[in-house]
Amino acid sequence: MLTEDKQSNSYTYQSGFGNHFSSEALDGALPVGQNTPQICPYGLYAEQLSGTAFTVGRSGNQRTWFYRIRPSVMHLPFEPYTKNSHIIGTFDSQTTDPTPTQNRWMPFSIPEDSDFVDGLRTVSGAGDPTVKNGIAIHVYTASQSMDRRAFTSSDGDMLIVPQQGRLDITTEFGPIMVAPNEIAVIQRGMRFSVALPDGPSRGFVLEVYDGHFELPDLGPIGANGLANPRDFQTPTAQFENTTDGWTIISKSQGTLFAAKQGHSPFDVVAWHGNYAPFRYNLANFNVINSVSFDHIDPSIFTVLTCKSAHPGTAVADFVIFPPRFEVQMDTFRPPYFHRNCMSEFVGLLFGNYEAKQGKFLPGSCSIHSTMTPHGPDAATVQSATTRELRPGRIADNSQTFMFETMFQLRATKWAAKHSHRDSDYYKVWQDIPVTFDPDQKPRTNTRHPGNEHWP
Ligand SMILES: O=C(O)Cc1cc(O)ccc1O
Ligand SMILES: [Fe+2]
Repeated sequence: MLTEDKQSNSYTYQSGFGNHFSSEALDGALPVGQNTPQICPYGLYAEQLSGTAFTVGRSGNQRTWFYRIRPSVMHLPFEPYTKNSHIIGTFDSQTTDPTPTQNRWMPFSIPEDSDFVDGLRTVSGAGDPTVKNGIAIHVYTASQSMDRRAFTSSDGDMLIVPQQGRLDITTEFGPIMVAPNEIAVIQRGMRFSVALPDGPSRGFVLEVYDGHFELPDLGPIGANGLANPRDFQTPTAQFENTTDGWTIISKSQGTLFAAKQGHSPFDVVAWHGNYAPFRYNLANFNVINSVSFDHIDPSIFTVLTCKSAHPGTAVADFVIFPPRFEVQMDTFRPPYFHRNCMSEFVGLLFGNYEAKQGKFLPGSCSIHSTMTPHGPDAATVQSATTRELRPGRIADNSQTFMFETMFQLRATKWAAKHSHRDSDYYKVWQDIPVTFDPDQKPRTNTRHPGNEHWP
């Protein structure tokens, strides 16, 4: 008989992306050679968590077997949870204010009395989780640890990007710690509880209603580079055997529900499988870029992608703009002006973003929805067109991220009406000078000195 036991978390991880992991907090807790013996070791219960349909082909099939003290089904019925009305699931004219204008926000303030669940606010998204089509983008603003409360989303996988404060996340698979410049992915249906050792914390969450995050293909880059699989870390089993009162808060079909139960949901003594949460340190990203000329599309900075059914077109890409050398000659080096058939949600974690010189502070975010024109602000254009180009560092002590999606992003009504929305954002482009001069002599191509006949 196991005794009542609540441990404090100790953090150990298994390395690799998408592996078939196995982990035991007690020796021999995993059944040998089968998943569902008549009686499991230590009198545990076997419970499967399926992240893909049973019938998905072997290469894409994801599931985990838990060996737990009580099956998850031992809870009272779910009731509506009304303490947070700012989580949006379906993005329609009732819930959002669509606009083709550029949108950005100063950092959202952090209330004093909220934990991760009550401080979650949906900023943007598209689609509907009931038909598994779309994404949601949330900001969490929390100052309290979750107290015997666990959260789970039946609507999608959550990629968590801390911007301020470390998160100590207890999951059914074991504890995961993430700080700014690290990310965690917690997939559909997994239960987790967030403690805040640093106090007030803020960050962004990308929730995908279909598919799972995977590493992008590397093509001609070869077998190595970008985010390397060995740098992803999945927790190891750690359990609590308690009979205290817990609340499970479930986001299901875009709506919050709460259910009480008389035990900790983190009572998994052992598990094995390939449907498991993970963390990744963005400092491990191996940056690949042009070493000759021109600004390369930011897809070279893709950390993780969630593919759609259209080859090469993502439900969502998680992209970063990491510290690196910039060496491209005769090149307008900042992000170029453009209009994109994909939508872009950009957030600054710390430092400065290379496309904006003013007012885009750590914690700020922007939405440039499908085909919305955007690019470097006037001050950035001025310096990029006049500076002498030498090899140098860029984005040192900075980290910017982008959620890029095939969906047309729209701001929620909460975000659109928020006092931190920068209604003057459009002004950052109004002073871009017109330098057109039809009488100007075409410049010699400095990349091909002596070859003036070259284009
Ligand atoms: O618009 C943005 O800020 C993101 C971005 C960066 C870049 O280097 C090229 C294209 C792009 O959309
Ligand atoms: Fe862009």
